[in-house]
Amino acid sequence: MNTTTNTATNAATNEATSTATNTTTNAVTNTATTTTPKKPVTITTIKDMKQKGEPITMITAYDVAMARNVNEAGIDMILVGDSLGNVILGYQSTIPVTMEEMIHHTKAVVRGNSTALVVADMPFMSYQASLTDGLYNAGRLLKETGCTAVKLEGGQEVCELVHKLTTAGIPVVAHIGLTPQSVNQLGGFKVQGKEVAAAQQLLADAKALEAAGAFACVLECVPAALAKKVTDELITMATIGIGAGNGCDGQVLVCNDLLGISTGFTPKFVKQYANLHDITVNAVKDYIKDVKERSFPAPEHTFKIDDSVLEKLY
Ligand SMILES: Nc1nc(=O)c2c([nH]1)NC[C@@H]1CN(c3ccc(C(=O)N[C@@H](CCC(=O)O)C(=O)O)cc3)CN21
Ligand SMILES: CC(C)C(=O)C(=O)O
Ligand SMILES: [Mg+2]
Repeated sequence: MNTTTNTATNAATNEATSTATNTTTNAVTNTATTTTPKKPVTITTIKDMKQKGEPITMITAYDVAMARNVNEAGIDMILVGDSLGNVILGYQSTIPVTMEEMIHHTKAVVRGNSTALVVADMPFMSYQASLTDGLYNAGRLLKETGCTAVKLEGGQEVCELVHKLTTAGIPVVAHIGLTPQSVNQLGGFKVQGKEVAAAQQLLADAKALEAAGAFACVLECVPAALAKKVTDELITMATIGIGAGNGCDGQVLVCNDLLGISTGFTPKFVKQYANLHDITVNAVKDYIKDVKERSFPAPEHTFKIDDSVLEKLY
């Protein structure tokens, strides 16, 4: 059993503190070693990390359990990505994701968070139609969920909004390169910035977003050398790569991809650090077997009643 000391105000209370000894075959115990609790990460922390050249770590999470786990591991930033549409809700793309869905999941993540900086994706069409929409919806994300920053896709075309948000007090993470909300316009999930004009546009977009006030920027699916060039040209805005090589200031991955929770999504940039799919299927198979064999529940999972009470019953 882990003895995490969690001092932050919204620290997760651990529900799983049962001390019952579990002697059933195949039962598992928690062996993960907890890193020393960190200071809460702010946007100043992220800016300092860029200046010091200290790699910034970001991962997605969509619920309280994953938020607690990634905090325990010592992550710097959590992204409540609109990839929740794909990996949690079963949509074919991020396009159908709504503000209500983003708020619902971001609230859960914030409840499980202790020290990471929580960023919520602005879903498709929550900011594209007008500046007013963008300001109103970003405000909703901060006010209703308690997240610290919002992320939105786009380059120069979103800079006016980025400026308005940051001056209104809403920290912004930008997102350029492959922008999944524009998959229909892009004609598929393809590496971006491979031609001279597109590479120049990417660099210009990054500089404009930095000038507009974004404190970080996701670079998705761009050649490593271009991502490195963009990173080196920026002064304050940290680059967070996904499929953008190791020259970025930080990295982000979708938690389900990294943990191997679902099968079938295998772009080149994913490194699978665990196979929770196989672990889950095997665990559930063991459970089914135990129930069929009546070996679960065992005596230690079972409540007792005094014989005297039973006698009176008969
Ligand atoms: N589970 C999951 N992980 C993600 O990283 C992710 C989502 N979902 N949903 C939203 C977007 C969509 N993303 C995607 C989806 C597909 C590719 C893809 O097929 N990439 C090809 C590029 C091929 C090429 O142009 O050379 C690859 O092989 O990596 C990349 C990013 C990233 N995001
Ligand atoms: C892949 C990351 C950067 C993202 O935008 C998401 O998870 O929605
Ligand atoms: Mg996203």
